[in-house]
Amino acid sequence: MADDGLLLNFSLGDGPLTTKSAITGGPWRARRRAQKVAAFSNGTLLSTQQPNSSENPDFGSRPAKRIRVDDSRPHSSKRSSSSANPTYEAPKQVVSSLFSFNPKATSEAAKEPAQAEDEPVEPSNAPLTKEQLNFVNLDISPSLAAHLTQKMNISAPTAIQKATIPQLIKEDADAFIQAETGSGKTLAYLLPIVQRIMQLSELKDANGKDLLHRDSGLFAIVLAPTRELSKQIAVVLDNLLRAAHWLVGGTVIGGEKKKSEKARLRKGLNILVATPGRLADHLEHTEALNVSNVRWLVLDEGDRLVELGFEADIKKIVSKLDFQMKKSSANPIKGLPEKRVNILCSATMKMDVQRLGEISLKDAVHIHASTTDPTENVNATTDDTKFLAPAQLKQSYAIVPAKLRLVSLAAFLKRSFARHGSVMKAIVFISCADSVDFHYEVFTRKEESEDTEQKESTEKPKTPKMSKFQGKAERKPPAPPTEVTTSAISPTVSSPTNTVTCYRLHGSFPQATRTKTLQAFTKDTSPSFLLCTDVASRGLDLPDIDVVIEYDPPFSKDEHLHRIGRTARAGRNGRAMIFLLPGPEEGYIQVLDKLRSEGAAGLARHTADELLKKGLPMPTAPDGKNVEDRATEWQLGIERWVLEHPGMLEAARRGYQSHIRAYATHVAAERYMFNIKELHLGHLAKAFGLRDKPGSINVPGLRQSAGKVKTERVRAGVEGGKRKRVDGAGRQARDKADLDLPGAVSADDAARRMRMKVKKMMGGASEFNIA
Ligand SMILES: Nc1ncnc2c1ncn2[C@@H]1O[C@H](COP(=O)(O)OP(=O)(O)OP(=O)(O)O)[C@@H](O)[C@H]1O
Repeated sequence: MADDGLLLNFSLGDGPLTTKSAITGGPWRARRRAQKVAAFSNGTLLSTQQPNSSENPDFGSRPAKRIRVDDSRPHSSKRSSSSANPTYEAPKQVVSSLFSFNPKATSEAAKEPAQAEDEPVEPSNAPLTKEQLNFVNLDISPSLAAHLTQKMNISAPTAIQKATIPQLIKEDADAFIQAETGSGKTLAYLLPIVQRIMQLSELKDANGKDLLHRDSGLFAIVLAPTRELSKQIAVVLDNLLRAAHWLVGGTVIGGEKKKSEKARLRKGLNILVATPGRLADHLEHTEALNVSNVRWLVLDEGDRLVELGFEADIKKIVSKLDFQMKKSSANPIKGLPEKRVNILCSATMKMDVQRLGEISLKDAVHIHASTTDPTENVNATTDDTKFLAPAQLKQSYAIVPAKLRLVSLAAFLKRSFARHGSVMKAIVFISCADSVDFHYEVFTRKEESEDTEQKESTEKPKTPKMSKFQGKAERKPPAPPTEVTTSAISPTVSSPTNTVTCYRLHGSFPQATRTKTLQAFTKDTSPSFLLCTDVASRGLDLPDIDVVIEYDPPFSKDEHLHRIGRTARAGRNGRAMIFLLPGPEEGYIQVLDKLRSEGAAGLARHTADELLKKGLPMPTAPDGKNVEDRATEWQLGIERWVLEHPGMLEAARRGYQSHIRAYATHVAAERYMFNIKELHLGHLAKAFGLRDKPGSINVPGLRQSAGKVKTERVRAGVEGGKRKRVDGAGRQARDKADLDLPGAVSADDAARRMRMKVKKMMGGASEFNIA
């Protein structure tokens, strides 16, 4: 319990607080310690030297507590100088020009002229036309096909559905399904399973009665790594099962009392969507869960299942299913496959996935969008089918010097949302939770000149459209400190004719907040953008995202493909833009180039100059100023605002530190492009509105200073020549930053804690019901 402000009314007298006693016995260390205790209590030590933790375990060994900032809007907080906050030393301020000493792009690729963005390109993940093929051609029953068209607005299959559905309907071989993001993998495996279970329903018993009911048995299990994904799959399944009302699907994914899950299992389910941890738990403790009839086991997002440490749970589940099936094999249900069909889905075919394949698949066929021979054996295949971006996705990169990053992002967003309807939804990926929080505050801050701006406008300002979500700052009084605000109108990005809402999402929020935020962003029909960490990069089917902005480059190229895969789904158009620093990061242009599909449009190039010219002028600047003046004016506004609000100053410093720490966790193979030694920390500080010298930025508590990042890197063996297992450790550190875990002692310890935390937060407790 916080005891701030609690006054105890004891009279202490005028003497010292401790009585001086002769310290005689014990070893010299103990005596020295006791002397220091006495001196410290009397205040003498404080004025001379701070006790050193290595010398004195009683003082300084406990790290300073991370100071929690009030989550209410910082611009509503009382204005005061940062020196009013005793936590901070007066910063050594550096007010450098935005446009001086910026490094220039060096690589030839970055100097090439920008290519046209709007060449028409054939989508690679689009449904075929009805004339080419329909679901009936793929052996889907006319009634199910009609349901798809009439109720789900899906009339023709995608390429991966075309390759998968006939295989899973006709054959009982295991399968490995590999296809790019947004290509319809969920329906590719659900449709044949539902179709085959529906066929069982045609069976009648001796009295001519339907043989199949909800309690006839559990026939299929789909495992997904997170609750969000499980719920998403369950929604698609429910929609499909409306065509067969006698079949029942359900979920066991945690987040509710086990008792209610048990009750649901007791009532009977025919298809179950589950997270591995929760299912393993029920298999052990819930008698009502009978898995002897399970004939389809799907592992969706295979690489993520392994990354999140579910391998052991999956092993347990597979052996339990094998055991139960053998036990009941004497009396199988007619029409069911004799053996269980295992299906593994993944966009990549990394070692992780192969290991999962070894646990779950036997002689599986490898199905991918270009499969012409569905009998191709996954164990024998040499085809290294690549994980590529959808062809129709228009990709670009912007080479932006560190100092200009923040103002360039603001300009790009402003430009993107300039006209109502040009862009309706965007996602901005940021490397860590603290940085998301800082940028959220920047983009939702009320700009000083907003009033003038509105008065000057000749157009009638549009009344801000409020979403139903609770977080709109203008609508409600400031939220109490415990209530996290995750959405607000963005005055920075809005224009008098187009009101834009900013959302934020990361793993440090309580699950209920994450759920509400994602739901609100999904349902918001007005222009909006989401600032988030990679928590939103996998599998989530957020409808109609127009633009994905990778403000911080991804930690691995696979993550990049998952991030940009949130747009350009199922044949729709989409754009993706990544910010890169001049210098080694330009090497990423080649990576982007290699990840483009055949036939994709060229990579478009932007520069900071161009982004600023197009995104500015800020309507606030008086005429006669050039773009540099306007950018500088905006940047100085941010810097002043940061300085004047202690809460903001802390948010900026925290964001900056966490950003650097996260930067050190790029996968080892890509670290030659994202080398922390090449970062200009002073320039980077400006992108966080900071005027402090990098060395003096040190938020007490959890987050570390830049210097410590280096130490951590050395410890992790990242420094030249001494590369150890940094991939995993790095990723764990980053996830740790995202999940806001306390500082880890060792990589192993971090890994263990991260797995526990991730399971708790994602596998067990999260629920993004975006239906
Ligand atoms: N045949 C189809 N016609 C039109 N839309 C489709 C079709 N199949 C799937 N979709 C839609 O495409 C979107 C993406 O589908 P899905 O989420 O299954 O993709 P995915 O391949 O699993 O993507 P990711 O790898 O990112 O998880 C969904 O909105 C889904 O409704």
